[in-house]
Order: sequence, then structure tokens, then C-alpha cells
Amino acid sequence: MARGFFNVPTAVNEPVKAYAPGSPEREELLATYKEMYKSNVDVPMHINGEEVRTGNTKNITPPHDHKHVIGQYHIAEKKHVNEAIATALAAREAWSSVSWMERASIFLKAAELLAGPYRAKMNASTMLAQSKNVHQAEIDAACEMIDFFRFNVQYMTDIFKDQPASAPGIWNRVEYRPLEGFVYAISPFNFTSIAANLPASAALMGNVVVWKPSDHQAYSAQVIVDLFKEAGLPDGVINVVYGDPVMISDTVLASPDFSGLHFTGSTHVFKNLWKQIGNNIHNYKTYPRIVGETGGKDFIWAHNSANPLQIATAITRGAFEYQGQKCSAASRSYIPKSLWADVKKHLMAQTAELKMGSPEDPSNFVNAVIHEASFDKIASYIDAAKEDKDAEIIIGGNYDKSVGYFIEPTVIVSNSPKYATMCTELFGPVMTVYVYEDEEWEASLKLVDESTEYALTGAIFSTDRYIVEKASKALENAAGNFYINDKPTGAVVGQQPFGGARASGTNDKAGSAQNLLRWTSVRLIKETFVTPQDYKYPFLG
Ligand SMILES: NC(=O)c1ccc[n+]([C@@H]2O[C@H](COP(=O)([O-])OP(=O)(O)OC[C@H]3O[C@@H](n4cnc5c(N)ncnc54)[C@H](O)[C@@H]3O)[C@@H](O)[C@H]2O)c1
Ligand SMILES: N[C@@H](CCC=O)C(=O)O
Repeated sequence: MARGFFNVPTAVNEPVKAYAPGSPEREELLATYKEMYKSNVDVPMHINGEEVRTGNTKNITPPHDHKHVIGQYHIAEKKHVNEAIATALAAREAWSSVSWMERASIFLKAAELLAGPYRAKMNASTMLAQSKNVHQAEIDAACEMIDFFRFNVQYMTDIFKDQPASAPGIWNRVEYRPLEGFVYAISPFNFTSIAANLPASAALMGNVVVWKPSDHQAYSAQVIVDLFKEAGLPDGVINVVYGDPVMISDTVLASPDFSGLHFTGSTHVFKNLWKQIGNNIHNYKTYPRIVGETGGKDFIWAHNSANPLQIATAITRGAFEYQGQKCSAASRSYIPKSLWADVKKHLMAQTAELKMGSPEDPSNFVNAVIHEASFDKIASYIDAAKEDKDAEIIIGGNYDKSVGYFIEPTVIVSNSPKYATMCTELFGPVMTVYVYEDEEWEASLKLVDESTEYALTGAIFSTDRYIVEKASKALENAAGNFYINDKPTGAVVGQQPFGGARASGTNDKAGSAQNLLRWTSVRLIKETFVTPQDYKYPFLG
């Protein structure tokens, strides 16, 4: 019961810890990693707050050390998915009517727990099972997740404040109801923070959720569940199931109470889910909300007024951090001929310094790609580039999966702007460069715009403001997150709301009020204080 118009704490970004040698945070994190490496974790599903173990399990193995089993997770049969749906619906009445401050408090508490006692666990599980280095784990699993919780609370109250005008004698108001039914959250392997945010953003707005994490993120998903529980999230609000994504999705999407999909993952999976929802549309009680952030083929475009060292640095960080497994990762570059020799020189120098190996050694900048299927796919494109006359590998090109799924940061130069690796999302540490004639810079912008189906992130480099303006205009639909003189990765909640259009998603901007609005169904209430009792217009006399 609210007895006041409360202000929530002003959201601020969680400072990124440095983990410098000898620092207490580094010692705690590496000790936690070592402990988890030996732990043999048993990850259950979570339905109505109960841990559900089916005995039907799959192993969890570090991508950089895939012969070592660090635990297992339990997978669902159809009946568990139906239980998760029924449980969510049973929890809905209490959760949807509890005051928003109670919901806000839970997620604000989760933010503080994660900033403190859960930080090392969340980061270490992400390093271990998703193969992120210390810095990549910290900016994702700790800071971005904390930011999602804090900023979403603030955005929720900003939304609530948006109220209509009222003419004399009446009071118009809107209430932001949760959707009628339940939300289905499907999350990817690559960002622990996204995995937490997909169910949490819907739950914050009063919805109940069935959450299917990626199999490859199960370890840190368990830490997220523990965090929510300790923060006070009631049983049944977020229910977690693992297993066959097709069976789980078929079951969920067959429910008449399905009211929203919050998806992040690849484009083809999202398109198929959309189609399936369309085919089932006559069965649903309400039109489901569909929010999906999907694939990308993110670009770096440079003009000859740009600084070659800055371009090379943007490629090294933008393409190779987290092994190119960010949806925002740069994977195609367009460089003017007059700058290419310098850019190449800096790129060779920088990539020569990159160390590759287990995240347990913080000096390793590059770790392993997520699983064998991904490794094999990336390796096959590298092999093709070794043969193709249109392509030349100038950096990297080696790979080895004997211990972990390691692929060297690789740079391909292609003389064809439509070469396969200029257009296809590989989701690995591969950058393809197309060198264009300086005077053809306008035509090269057209190539950037038209070479792929995606429009997620992109970066342009120039010191000439006329060029910056022209390129920004020419590429206005080519990226939902557009960067000027900076790499195209590393969006920060509250600063760069994230998402793309075209085949990259519905662009509902994770970490923004726009996203939260999708999880509400507005009820307008008009109350008249002096209710008319005479139907006649004045001119009728
Ligand atoms: N735009 C963004 O914000 C964003 C952010 C992160 C990742 N991504 C994209 O995600 C992809 C990488 O993540 P991934 O490998 O985990 O993606 P993925 O599509 O393989 O899996 C994502 C989720 O969908 C599930 N899934 C897989 N097949 C399914 C099916 N047939 N039906 C229902 N669910 C299914 C998976 O189990 C997982 O939970 C890349 O394409 C990347 O660009 C996009
Ligand atoms: N928001 C992240 C990317 C998330 C997708 O994988 C970034 O901006 O780098």
C-alpha cells in the first residue's frame, strides 16, 4: 500500500573494478574461480521456488577446457514446462497486484547484493562456463546486470509518471498493468546480464515469467536464481526450465495465456518463433508482445581523414574482445587505400601482443569460443578463406580444439565487398577488411548499407565534420547503435540504450523505458465528478 509519491534512488552506473595484480578483488575472484572449477555444481530447474531435478542431465564444461566437467544441469520434459506455466499463472495474482515499490525494492536489493557478496561468484561462473576474461566478465556479469536493475527501476517510475491531462470536472489517469498472462524469456549464452534482464525487466513491471536460459549459460543462470531468491523474489514469479528449445517453445507457445516473448539470440530462431506465434494467433487470449534482439554484421567504416591508430584499436577491441562473440562485435571494415598500410601495421602490432588461453590467467586477452559447433563453423570459413582467390588471411588463421575451442584473432582482406565473411554473421574472432579507393568513399557507404540484412551496430571514423554528417545520414538505417570515432561495442545501460533494426531485432532498446513499456498494457481510467443526467444537446432546446 503506497502512502506517498516515493522517489526511487537516482540510478548511477556501477564502477568497473580494475582487478589489478595484488588487488583484493582479483584475489577473491581468482580464488572463487578455482573453487568453482572443482565444485561439480548440480543445476536444477526452478519451478514455484522448488528445485526440480529430473535426473536427465547434461554436462557443463568450460569452453577453454572442454574435457573437464564442472557440473551438470537438469533438463525438462513437457510436463515440467506445463508446470512452469501453471505456477507462473498461479503466482500472477499476488505479484501483479503487489505495490510497485515492493518489486523495485527486490531488484534494488539484487543490485546491491551483486555489487557486493555475489560479484565474485557471478563473474567467476561467467569466466568459467562462458570463457570470458576478468574484464569482460566484470563489465557484463557484474556492472551491466547491476545497471539493468538500478536503471530499470528508475525507468519504471518515469513511465508511471506519464499521465494524461484532465479537463475540468474529470480525472483521467492511466495505470500500467502487467500483461494478462505470462511472459516467455529466452536468453543467449553470451551475456550473463542479458540473461538476467530478459526475465527481470518483465517481472519488474509485474509480469510472471517462464525463463529458458541458454544451455551454455546454465552455471551463471544458477547464480542469478540464487541472487533473485536472496533479494526476496517470491516463488513462482520467474520459473526456469532447461532443455530442448523446440519442445519447450512448442509447449509454451501453445498456451492460450502466452502474452509476450522476450528473446535475445540469433535471427533465424527469432523469425521462426515469430512465425509460430503468428500461426497460433487464434489461440491466444491477447495479442502477444514480441520483443527480439538478434544477430548482427557490425561494421567499421573509415574515411581518409581518420587516424589509422584509432581505427586499428577499434578493430582490435571491437572485433576480438570476447572472441568476437558480442552481437555488437565488428566483423567487417571498409578502409581507404591511402590509410590501409598504416592501419595494417598497427593492427599487426596490436594483435601480435594478444595472448590466448584460459581466463584463469588474467593476462589472456582472448579465450575460447563457446562450443564445438561454433568452433567448427568459424574454422570452416577460415579454411575457405585460405583457398579462395578473393580472400587473403593477413593475421591469425590458426585454430585448435584439442584442449579448448581456441581460434586465433583472424584478419581476412577481401577484394570483394560481398565476400562471404563480409556478409555472414560468424560470431567469432574474424574481421574481414575491404580496402576501397579513397575517392569512392560515398559508394563505399552504400556498400556498408546494402551488403547485409542486419542493422545492429556500426562505427564511422573521420575528423571531417562534413563527412561525419554525410556518413551518419547515409547509414541512418544501417545500425541501431551508431558510433562516431569509437568502437561499436560496449554499450552502457543508461548511456547507450541497445538494439538494432532490420534483421537485428525489434529495436526495443534493452535497458530503457521503451523496453519496459512493452511489458505493460495500459488501462485508461476516466472518472467524471459530476455525471451528466440530461442527454440533450443545448441546440435541441
Ligand atoms: N541484438 C542483441 O542484443 C543480441 C545480444 C546477444 C546475442 N545476440 C545474438 O545471439 C546470437 C548468439 O547467441 P546464441 O548462440 O545463444 O543464440 P541462439 O539463437 O543459438 O540461442 C539463443 C536462445 O534461443 C534458444 N533456441 C535455440 N534454438 C531455438 C529454437 N528452435 N526455438 C526456441 N529457442 C531456441 C537457445 O537455447 C537459447 O536459449 C548471435 O546471433 C548474436 O548476434 C544478439
Ligand atoms: N550490449 C553489448 C552487446 C550485447 C550483445 O551481445 C555491447 O554493446 O557490446
